[in-house]
Amino acid sequence: MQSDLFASPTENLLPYDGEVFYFKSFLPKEDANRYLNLLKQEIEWKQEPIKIFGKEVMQPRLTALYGNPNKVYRYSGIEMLPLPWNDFLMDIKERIEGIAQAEFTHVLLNYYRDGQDSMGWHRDNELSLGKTPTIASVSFGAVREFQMRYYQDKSKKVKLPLEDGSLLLMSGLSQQFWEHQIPKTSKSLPARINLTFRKIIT
Ligand SMILES: O=C(O)CCC(=O)C(=O)O
Ligand SMILES: [Fe+2]
Repeated sequence: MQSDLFASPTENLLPYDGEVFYFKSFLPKEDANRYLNLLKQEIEWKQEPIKIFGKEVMQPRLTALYGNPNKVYRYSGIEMLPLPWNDFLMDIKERIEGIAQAEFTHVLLNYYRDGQDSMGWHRDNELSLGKTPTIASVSFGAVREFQMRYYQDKSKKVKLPLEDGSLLLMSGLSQQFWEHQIPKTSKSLPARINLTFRKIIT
């Protein structure tokens, strides 16, 4: 992992079975603010239903998918066809590909309108991402706690706040062995937007 160019040199946050690196100040504040406004205004946000144990429920957040055309992405029982890349998403993607030393085909966007919006425990282990996907997660706006727990012993946890303009890189075995979530909070918080860049290989 190349980290010498960045303000916060990074160490693996996972004790075993996977890699997670955190770059607290990945984007300068002005850039992060500019992107947050563009994301709020230019993205086609939707609230989509998902299937949980065969039952359709609304996701507690807004979502969107952008990426290379003509590839359906299956995610939590729903199929999404990506919208085409726009200029600023392409911009962010290229900034991340440099540091991640990886290439991405899609970005999944999540809009947490306030502290009540959330994402439950899951792994990003769809077959279409391969066995050891590199997933790059950039955060904008409100700071929310990101929690990870070991799949086979859910008492083993790693937590960290994801800050405005930060980058979290998950790679190696992390999606096989660790789940993650963004829990609800009763704190009154403004909006947070998170982008996870992925590479669909099949
Ligand atoms: O909002 C976040 O930080 C997490 C998003 C996430 O886990 C996902 O999109 O799969
Ligand atoms: Fe995820």
